[in-house]
Amino acid sequence: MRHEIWLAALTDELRRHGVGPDLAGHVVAEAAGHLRDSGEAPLRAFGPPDTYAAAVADSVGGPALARSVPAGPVRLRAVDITKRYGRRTVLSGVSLTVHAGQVAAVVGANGSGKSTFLGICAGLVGADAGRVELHGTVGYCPQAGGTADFLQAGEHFALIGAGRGVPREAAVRDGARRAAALDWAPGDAQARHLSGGTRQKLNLVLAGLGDPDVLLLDEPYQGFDRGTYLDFWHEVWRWRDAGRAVVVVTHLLNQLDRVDVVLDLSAGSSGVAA
Ligand SMILES: Nc1ncnc2c1ncn2[C@@H]1O[C@H](COP(=O)(O)OP(=O)(O)OP(=O)(O)O)[C@@H](O)[C@H]1O
Repeated sequence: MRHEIWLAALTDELRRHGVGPDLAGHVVAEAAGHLRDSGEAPLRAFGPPDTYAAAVADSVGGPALARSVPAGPVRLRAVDITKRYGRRTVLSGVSLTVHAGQVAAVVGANGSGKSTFLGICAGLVGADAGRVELHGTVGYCPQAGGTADFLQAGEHFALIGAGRGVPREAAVRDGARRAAALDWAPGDAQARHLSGGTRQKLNLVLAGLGDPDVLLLDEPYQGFDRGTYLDFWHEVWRWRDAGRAVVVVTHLLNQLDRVDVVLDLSAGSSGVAA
C-alpha cells in the first residue's frame, strides 16, 4: 500500500475512532515522518490503519494507572550530554534522571537525537561531553536489528541469559514466559524468518531477560499489532511497579499522561528532565 493511501486511511480511521484533530494530526505527521525516513512499507511499520488507529484511540484519555510502589533510588542519571556528528550538534546539554519505579518517555521529531541519546545511556555511543551514571543492570532494546539472523529465539534467550549470568534452562523458560506476555509462542524458526513485528518482540524479550534494573527501549513496538501494543504498555507498567526504571523512546504523545518523566528533544536539541 502506498504511503499516501495508508496515511489517508489512518486519518479517516482516527476520526472514526473519535481521536481529536490535534492529536490525529500529530500521529499522522509522526507516522509520515517515520515512513519517509525509514523507507519501510506502512503495513510493515504500523500494521493496518484501522488497528493502528484503534490502538491510539484505546490509549487516549485512559486513566493514569495507579502507582503501587513509590519511586526509589536513582537508577539512571545523564547529565549535560552533548553529541556531535561532524559539524552537526545532535544533542546539546541534555539531562535526564530516572528513579527506580519510574517510566520516562523520550520524545521529539524524527532526527532529533532520541536513539542517539538512548545509545549514549546504554554505553553504545560515545558522548562528546557530559556523563552517564547507571546504577544496576541494564537491558536495551534497539529500534531495529539486534537479533542474530541464524539463531532461533531459544538460542537468543540462552545467549543473552549467559551474558547476564542466567543458566541456559532458566533463560529459555524466562524468555518463553516473557514472549507469552506479548502473545507470542517462539518456535524453532531462525530470526531471519520472523516477521518484523515478531523480531521486535524477540528484542523486547531479550531486553527484559534476567530482570535488569534499567530498561532502555527504543520504539520497541514497531510492527506490533494492536493487542501486542497494549500488552507492551502493560508490561511497562508491570516493570515500573516491580521497581524497575524504564526509558521508552516513543512518538505516541498520547501515552505521555501515563509516564512519570518526559524528555522532549524537539526544542532545539537540548532538554532537561529530572
Ligand atoms: N552514526 C552516525 N553518523 C552520523 N550521523 C548520525 C549517526 N547516527 C545518527 N546520526 C544523525 O543524527 C541525527 C539524530 O539521529 P537519531 O537516530 O538519534 O534521531 P531520532 O530522534 O532517534 O530519529 P527517529 O525518530 O527517526 O528514530 C540524525 O540526523 C541522524 O542522521
